[in-house]
Amino acid sequence: MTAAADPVKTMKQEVGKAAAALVKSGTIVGLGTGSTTAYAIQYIGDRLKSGDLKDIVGIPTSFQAEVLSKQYGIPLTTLDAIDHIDLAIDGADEVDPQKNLIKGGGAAHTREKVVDYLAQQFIVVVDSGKLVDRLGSVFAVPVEVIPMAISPVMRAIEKLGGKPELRMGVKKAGPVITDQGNMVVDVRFDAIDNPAELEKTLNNIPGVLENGIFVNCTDLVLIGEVQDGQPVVRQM
Ligand SMILES: O=C[C@H](O)[C@H](O)[C@H](O)COP(=O)(O)O
Repeated sequence: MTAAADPVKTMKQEVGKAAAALVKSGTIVGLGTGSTTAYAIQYIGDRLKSGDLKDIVGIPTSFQAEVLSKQYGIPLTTLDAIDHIDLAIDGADEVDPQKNLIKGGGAAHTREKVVDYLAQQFIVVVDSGKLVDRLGSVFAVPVEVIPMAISPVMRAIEKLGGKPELRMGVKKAGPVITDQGNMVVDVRFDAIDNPAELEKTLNNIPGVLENGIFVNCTDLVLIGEVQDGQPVVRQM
């Protein structure tokens, strides 16, 4: 396959396929959210259909992941019915050199954090455009907030030096509503020097459910790149 037509799509497909190839029969798999993980879900479904993979059960991280998994024939369960997750596959909006992440571009970071942190192995799938030297360079930090606390949370974030913006729907009037019925505030910071500290500070604001900074949880990053016109997947 060449990467000529749509290089970003091709890179996403290739990393999705590479991640799906790492799933072993008889395991419990966390299924992430977003356009990159969607390819991993599709290829896991293909492997099940061909008989190459057997006896897996998925834990979806969002309504999107649940719908796609059903579409591709992946049996699902819930966290109440299992006591561990072998492997989770998920996308990211930014990845720094320490494999820390910003996630939540699809407003799914709360459930993703639960599932991804529980997994014995957490694999991140991204195209090379997601790599940054420092978190927050390109992407704002998504913060899920319960609706009645939106105003005080935004004020508290401003006091921390952040620039909060309520995420608005596309093809829907009003704010984005998460799978939990909450809202998302996207916060720009001039510089995120200590992601671990900022993750905790944001989560300590009353009314915040979870933010999209993921620290010290990634085992492997699969990066889709185009080299000499050909898509390749490298590991970090
Ligand atoms: O809330 C969404 C998730 O964190 C996604 O995994 C993240 O936004 C990356 O999505 P995509 O692969 O579509 O860029």
